[in-house]
Amino acid sequence: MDAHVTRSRVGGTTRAPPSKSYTHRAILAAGYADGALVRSPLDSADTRATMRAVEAYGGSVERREADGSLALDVDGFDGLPEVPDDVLDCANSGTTMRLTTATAALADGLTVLTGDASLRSRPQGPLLDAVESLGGRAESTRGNGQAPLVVGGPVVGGHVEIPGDVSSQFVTALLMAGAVTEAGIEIRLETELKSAPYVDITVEVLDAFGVEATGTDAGFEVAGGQSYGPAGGEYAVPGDFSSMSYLLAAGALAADDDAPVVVEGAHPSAQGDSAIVDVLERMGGAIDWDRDAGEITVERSSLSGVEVGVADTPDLLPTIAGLGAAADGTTRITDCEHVRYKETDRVSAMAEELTKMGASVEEERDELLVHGGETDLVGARVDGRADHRIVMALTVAGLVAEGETVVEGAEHVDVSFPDFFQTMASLGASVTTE
Ligand SMILES: O=C(O)C1=C[C@@H](OP(=O)(O)O)[C@@H](O)[C@H](O)C1
Ligand SMILES: C=C(OP(=O)(O)O)C(=O)O
Repeated sequence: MDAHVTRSRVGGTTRAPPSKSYTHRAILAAGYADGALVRSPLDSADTRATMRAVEAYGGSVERREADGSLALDVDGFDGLPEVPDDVLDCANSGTTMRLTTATAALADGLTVLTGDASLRSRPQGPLLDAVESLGGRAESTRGNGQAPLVVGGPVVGGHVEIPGDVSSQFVTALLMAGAVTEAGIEIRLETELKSAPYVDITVEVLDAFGVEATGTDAGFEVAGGQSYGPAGGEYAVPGDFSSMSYLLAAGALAADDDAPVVVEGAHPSAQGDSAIVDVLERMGGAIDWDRDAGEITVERSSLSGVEVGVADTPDLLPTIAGLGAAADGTTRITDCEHVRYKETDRVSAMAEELTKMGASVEEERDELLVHGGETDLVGARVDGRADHRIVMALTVAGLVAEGETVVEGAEHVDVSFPDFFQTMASLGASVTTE
């Protein structure tokens, strides 16, 4: 499916979708418990993969309505996952694969985990090594550290050493599973932790489910023998700042003079991607975040290039690169090597696709420079690389390009923001899909 975007003015009030990261964790935590009600979950292709995983391990997930909103009534497997009766397809979801690979290490048998072509090209090796060091079995069928995976246990816990600069999801996976092992898991990081705020999200969700995990001088640890159980038997998911970033960028670039963009559901949490507010402010954006109300208001303004490190906010790279292409001056995005291990290599994807739109970019291994303002962006046919974040960032860039921009692979927004195009159209964007 293609998205057709032309220069637009946007404005009005909308609501951020629920957080994908929090939703994954809440569903799996409920699975590790004897159950829980997950309120306002994100219902997307990625989170449905985690729902399937919890069911494959012996739980159940029923959709229901609670106070007018979707809720998931999860029956858990109480820390004792069954061996799935079929291959576990994690589709496009790296979070599902990493987190439930550790779940498989708790089961008394073997689980086969696979995913789509993109997910089968992403790194799993350090987590496989960690499971094996705990006494479990964890193999890549092709011997290349990538899925399909064969993983088995049960492990009782122990000490593991793991790199921190490939995926923080390896740490999240081990902490969540370690809580229900006999001995717990102690993690020593061999390299600096990238995407660190995502482990903060994990610790926050575990705390809400009555499980304690802590940072140490060397990494993280979680005691064993803990029981998951949320206060009141339920957990409410906050709004997603990674998804919000596209709406805020659209407002900063293209808000109508008479109608700013207002995004609701923006309550503070452990999400590192709330840094998009600071980035827009530093670029000269007119943005106000009422934290108490959970509302962010953004007006159109002239933006200037900025230097920003994305070590902790990898998912913001596409948004920031698109903003930089429309801003005056150079935007320098640093610490971005790990952003190459996502659904696609997002550093090269944004460099190449923005170049098609007339941007001037320079790509290094660990940084991306976008020289904006030299010429206006021009509409072009661009490849969304089957990556939801590339699709959404290029769509936003198309709002200020001369002529029509056609973004290929628009259907992939279903991974994290299924209503993205409807939301953009409701704000007045000239965008259609076919
Ligand atoms: O734990 C999570 O929910 C996520 C962690 C990040 O991945 P890495 O830790 O692999 O950088 C991020 O890119 C992804 O969108 C979601
Ligand atoms: C990389 C992402 O998610 P995952 O790692 O779960 O595929 C993402 O949402 O940008």
